[in-house]
Amino acid sequence: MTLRNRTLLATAFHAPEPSGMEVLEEVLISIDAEGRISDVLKSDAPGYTEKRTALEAAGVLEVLPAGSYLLPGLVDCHVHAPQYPQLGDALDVPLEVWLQKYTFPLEARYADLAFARETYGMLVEDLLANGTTTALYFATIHQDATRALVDICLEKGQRALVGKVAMDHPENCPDFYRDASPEEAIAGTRALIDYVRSHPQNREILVHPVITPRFIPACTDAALEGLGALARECGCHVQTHCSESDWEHGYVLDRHGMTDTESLDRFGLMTRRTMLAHSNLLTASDMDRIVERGAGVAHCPLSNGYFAGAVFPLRAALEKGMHVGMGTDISGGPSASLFENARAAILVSRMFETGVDPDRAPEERASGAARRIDFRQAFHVATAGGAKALDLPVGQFTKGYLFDAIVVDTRAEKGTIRLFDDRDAGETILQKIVYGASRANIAEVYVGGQQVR
Ligand SMILES: O=c1[nH]c(=O)c2nc[nH]c2[nH]1
Repeated sequence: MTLRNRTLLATAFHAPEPSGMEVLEEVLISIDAEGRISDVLKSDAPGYTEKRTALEAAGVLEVLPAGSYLLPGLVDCHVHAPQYPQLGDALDVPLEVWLQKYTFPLEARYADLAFARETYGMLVEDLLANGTTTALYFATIHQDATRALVDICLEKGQRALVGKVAMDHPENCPDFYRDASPEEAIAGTRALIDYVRSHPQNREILVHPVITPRFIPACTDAALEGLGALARECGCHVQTHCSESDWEHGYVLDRHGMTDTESLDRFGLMTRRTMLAHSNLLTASDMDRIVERGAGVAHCPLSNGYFAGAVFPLRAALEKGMHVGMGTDISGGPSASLFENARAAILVSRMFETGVDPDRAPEERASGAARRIDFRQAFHVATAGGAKALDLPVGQFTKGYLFDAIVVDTRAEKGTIRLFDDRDAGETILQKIVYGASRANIAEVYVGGQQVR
């Protein structure tokens, strides 16, 4: 089913700005032949009734059923695709142990292309089923398996940004899973960029290549320098981990004598198209630098609970005008659902504000600052915020944007939302969706106006 060259009548929600949530009651959204939104006509706009009647008469109006609502597709700004087999496992050790003991051995298995195809196929299907229409993926160091992930996203119709992981540091990466040299890390990245950009099935540019230094500890300075030069040359997206835990943050301070943000910047890796995962331990000047460069942060609240030992100051970041998206961080985070991460983002922000230690008096326990966000900001970050951070025209129902959307069926029998007609309307419905939606509620998924589920 396609919505290209058609108009949809729906009650929709979107949040183009952190404080700008909108309910679009019975809105008419027209989609052009390329999958872009060509018109958004609100029900109180002049000409609305005439247009609706004419479209109905011409038989080109698609109408969402009662109890179903239209939301922008979710944008996952941080996914480790190869870690899907370990989702919900192995979270009882700190990051540095988790990487060496569980994660690098698992990622090394993607030398096996058949294994890669099977797990990547399952992951992309599951993310689409959870409403994720755009995903920013770390793959592995392997060329063939990473290409397979690109092919699978194109086949299944998911908007994706895919990076071959660069990791060449002999002290911090095991012999069995490492780029053999900085030259190999850079050449492999360049080869993946060429593959994505010349892919015959990628004419609509559904998939973008990403320069992906895993994180500073895993990369030599030569690799970071070469990847920075490549970013300048090709204008691609960049993704990496930034100031994510005390161990990682301390390691970079020791090795480079500066923070991750400062170090990435001097290598040319802090661009308008850079996505920094986690970023929990930023200084005030790191935050200013990220905003100045126009880079983005992928907030991963579930994963941070296991590895960070600190809470990303989301509200402060949004108030500074930083671009922030939401990330599941599969499998540092144990859920493939961005709705679950949105709920975690709200919860941790509340705990950050109030403090958590019951042995302290409330006034000693509290952080003393406004830290909380609510469902509106969480919804923004999981949709338009992530899209803006990635510099992609998706995440909102605005003329000129690509129509990436999900239909949430609040009446799904096996779903986890219950609405009551005599009390639930407008914003309350969105609040119940953010707090309650699960895979069973996601009835349809569209990318570029094409139904992909
Ligand atoms: O959550 C994380 N997952 C990873 O795979 C990783 N690698 C470096 N740092 C990381 N953090």
